[in-house]
Parts: sequence; C-alpha cells; structure tokens
Amino acid sequence: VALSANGPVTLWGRDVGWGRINPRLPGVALPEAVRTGADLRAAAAAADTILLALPAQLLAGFLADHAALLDGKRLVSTAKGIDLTRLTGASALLGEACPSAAVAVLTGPSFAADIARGLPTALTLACARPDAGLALQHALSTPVLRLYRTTDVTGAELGGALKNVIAIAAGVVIGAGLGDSARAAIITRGFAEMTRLAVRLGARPETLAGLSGLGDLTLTCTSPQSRNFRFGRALGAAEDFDAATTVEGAATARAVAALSGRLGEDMPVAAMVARLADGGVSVEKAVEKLMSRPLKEE
Ligand SMILES: NC(=O)C1=CN([C@@H]2O[C@H](COP(=O)(O)OP(=O)(O)OC[C@H]3O[C@@H](n4cnc5c(N)ncnc54)[C@H](OP(=O)(O)O)[C@@H]3O)[C@@H](O)[C@H]2O)C=CC1
Ligand SMILES: O=C(CO)COP(=O)(O)O
Repeated sequence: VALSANGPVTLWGRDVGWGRINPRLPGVALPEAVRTGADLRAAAAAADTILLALPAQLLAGFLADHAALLDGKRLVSTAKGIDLTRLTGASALLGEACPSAAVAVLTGPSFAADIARGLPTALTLACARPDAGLALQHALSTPVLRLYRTTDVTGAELGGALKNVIAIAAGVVIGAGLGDSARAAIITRGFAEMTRLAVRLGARPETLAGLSGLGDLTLTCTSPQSRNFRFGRALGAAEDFDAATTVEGAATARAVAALSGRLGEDMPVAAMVARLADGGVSVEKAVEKLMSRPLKEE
C-alpha cells in the first residue's frame, strides 16, 4: 500500500482471494496501483525489486520452492527473527539460496496497520552493497515512509529479531502485574543483552542504538498492537493465546539460547523467555531467578 505511492506494485500471496480489502487490515483498501492475483513466476520475472514479507521460520521453506525465480533480483526481507534450524537471519538464507541477488533488510519500528493507514514511519534499510542500498533507499522511501540506510546488515537484522524476544519479556512483566518500573528494567537490560550478542556476531553498536534496534524495541515493548508483547502478556497473566498468531520472539528466544551457549555469551533474559515460552518455568520462578543473579556493575 505504501509503496504504490511511487508506482505500480504487484502483490503476490498464496491467497489473495479477499479482493481489495484484506480482513487482516480492516478499513484499508488496496490502491489502484496495487495489482493482485498475479502468477508468481511472471510477476517475479517482471520485477527488479522484490520484498519478501514472510516470518523468519517460514522463509527457508519458501526459498526451497521459489529461489530460482528470485535470483539476480534486489531482494528485501522484512523478517524479524533467527532461523531456528540454521541459527542465521534472513539475509544469510537469501544469500545462500540466491547467490546472484542483492540482498537487503527492511526493519524498524512499524506496525503494518500504521504504514497501511499512511501514518509517518521511519525504518532502516540495510544492504551490504552500498550502490544497491542507495538505490533501494530511494526506491522504497515515500513522503510518509522515511528510510535510513546502513551497510550493517547483521546489526539491523539482529536488532529486529532480538527486540521480539525482549518484547515477550516486557509483556510477561505487564501481564503478571509487576509494573512499569520492572518493564523499564527489562527493556534496558534486554537492550544490553541485544547489543552484546549482536556485537559479538559482528554488528556495529550504533546500529543497535538506531531505529532497527532501540527504536523497534521501544515500540514493541510498549504497544499492545505488538503480537510479541501480547503473547508475553498472556503468558504473564496465565491466559490463553491464539496459537495461529505469528510470534517471532518465541522461536528466536530458542535460537538465541542455542547461539549464546555456542558463543559462551550470557543472555539471561532471552534464556528465561525461551523457558517461559516452552512452559519450562513459572513466571514467579523466572522473576526470582533473574532477581537473584549475582550483583554486578552496570
Ligand atoms: N505485521 C507487522 O506489523 C510487521 C511484521 N514484520 C515482520 O515481517 C514478517 C512477516 O510478518 P507478518 O506479515 O505480520 O506475518 P503473518 O504471519 O501475518 O503473515 C505471514 C504471511 O506469509 C505467508 N506465507 C508463509 N509461508 C509461505 C509460503 N511458503 N509461501 C507463500 N506465502 C507464505 C502467509 O501466507 P498464508 O496467509 O497463505 O498462510 C502470510 O500471508 C515477520 O518476520 C514479522 O516480524 C515486520 C514489521 C512489521
Ligand atoms: O515488528 C513489529 C513492529 O515493528 C511488529 O511486531 P509484532 O510482530 O510483535 O506484532
């Protein structure tokens, strides 16, 4: 919807039978410039830039079926997660499946519903190739969608993935009635964890302090629009949660636990989110464990 401000857009999905208004985005009609119902092969062949809006755990499966149609294009992933099987982000999956493509990541604080309504939004466009990054920044910015550019793909995609884990923790805090002060503590210590792991994996710390890290962390930990926050809030309140809802932070917490073990990096909040999401620890026990860790310098 947003990109159609710049020209025609083809929207492909397994099911676009809903017509011009997607029930998941009520009140937003697709503009004339958005064409749906296209054949993926023909649409991909005609495009030079393709955005892939798939959850992190489903991207590899999609690429297994369709990578040949995408190679050689400018590919932009919106996924915010770490693939649990390979312990990598979307850019590595894309780079491996489509070696001739220019791979980029579009990430930052942005609920789909806000963007579709035309509300002002700022995001990070990360691409290791400066020429392709610059071209994409200009092609994908609109008067209300402002993209900042970076070559730090690792930092941008880890910021987007890891903030979902911390958002679950923030939701647990609120759901369990532990208060706003405890949430601020979880956000801050969670941000320290995010930065530590990302830098260890090659990210630049300033990327984590930008829109794709701190920016999205702030949004996701404070808004009930976030599915990760709502999932955590349900966990904290011992309420049911719709299992069909995409909650990237749950699988990513498990991936972080595996990565932190491999790297010998302490990630206490993420480790606790992984155990909470799997039902391996009660909220009371999780809080007690986090609060009783050895006292240390900030
Ligand atoms: N929603 C948001 O506000 C934002 C989401 N993101 C990130 O973008 C990614 C996608 O999120 P979102 O769109 O909300 O996720 P949803 O779960 O809402 O939608 C996922 C979409 O992927 C499609 N899909 C899954 N597997 C395949 C496949 N093999 N072939 C074709 N289509 C497939 C699904 O199709 P079907 O309906 O047919 O199952 C569905 O349309 C996530 O990583 C998320 O964190 C980033 C910023 C904002
Ligand atoms: O990434 C998002 C906002 O930037 C969307 O967050 P949720 O997946 O938690 O809804």
